[in-house]
Amino acid sequence: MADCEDEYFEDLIQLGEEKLSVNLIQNIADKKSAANKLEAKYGTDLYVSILLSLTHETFQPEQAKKLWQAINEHYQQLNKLLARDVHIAVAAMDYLSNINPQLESPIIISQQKSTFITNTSTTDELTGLYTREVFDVNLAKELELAKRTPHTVCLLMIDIDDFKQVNDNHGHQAGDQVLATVGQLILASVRSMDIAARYGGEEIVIIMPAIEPSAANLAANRIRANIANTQIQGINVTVSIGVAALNKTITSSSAMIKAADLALYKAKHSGKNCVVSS
Ligand SMILES: Nc1nc2c(ncn2[C@@H]2O[C@H](COP(=O)(O)OP(=O)(O)OP(=O)(O)O)[C@@H](O)[C@H]2O)c(=O)[nH]1
Repeated sequence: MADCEDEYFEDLIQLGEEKLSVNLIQNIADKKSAANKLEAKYGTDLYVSILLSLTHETFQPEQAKKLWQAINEHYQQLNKLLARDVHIAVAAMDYLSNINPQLESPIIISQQKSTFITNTSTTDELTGLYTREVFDVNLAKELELAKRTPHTVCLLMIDIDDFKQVNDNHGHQAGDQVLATVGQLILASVRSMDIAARYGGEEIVIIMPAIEPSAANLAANRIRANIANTQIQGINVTVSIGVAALNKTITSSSAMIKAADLALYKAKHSGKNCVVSS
């Protein structure tokens, strides 16, 4: 995933200054120059957004700035103390729950803590994509955040076409290599705020926050074309993609997944190697 500074700005603009991905917050904590530029552009609203995204609580701008600075110091201390990279969400959880209690029920952070603290299981070994557990936590979180902003959130469900034939004709190892490369192609095609995860078997899901359905459809087609245009192990691989968006009738994680799954089913029945939006 690209992590250049320009993209931080792009992310923030697309996010309407209100919600930020955990990845972006981690980058802001790690890169002082990016943090300074963002503060110059957005002022203390930046810290309100960070705190809102991490805790689902709205703090006053000055208080948010002070808390963010304290969380950062705590983050540095924890990194030193434990001699490893602690996630910023974990440091925030510890600081706001134990050091300077500000949260009555830090549900969101505690979910992120459990995901990030068990670091070994956040990514799938074969594909490098996030695990199903990370997907579940983040879909619920992004839906809740999106309901508080004018933006929607989209879900892509991707399935490799005729994958059984790949295994049957070229062997399971070649099948694994195809899966791994498809995962890497997808990771290279998404924004840093997007969450791409292995949903199970040869099914991959992508949460796209702060994106209109038409743009998600374009992004899905770009991913589909990238894969169709890349020979993997001498094999022509294609994928079918179903796209769903949060809207007035689709409001829960399960409804999003169901809608994306149905769109994927339609894509499979429309001849595969295509994108269908719900
Ligand atoms: N090599 C490999 N194969 C896997 C893995 N996970 C699932 N599969 C295989 O993926 C295949 C999925 O087959 P099906 O569900 O019949 O679907 P398909 O052949 O892709 O057909 P369509 O979905 O209709 O395009 C099965 O043969 C599984 O064994 C994996 O981690 N590695």
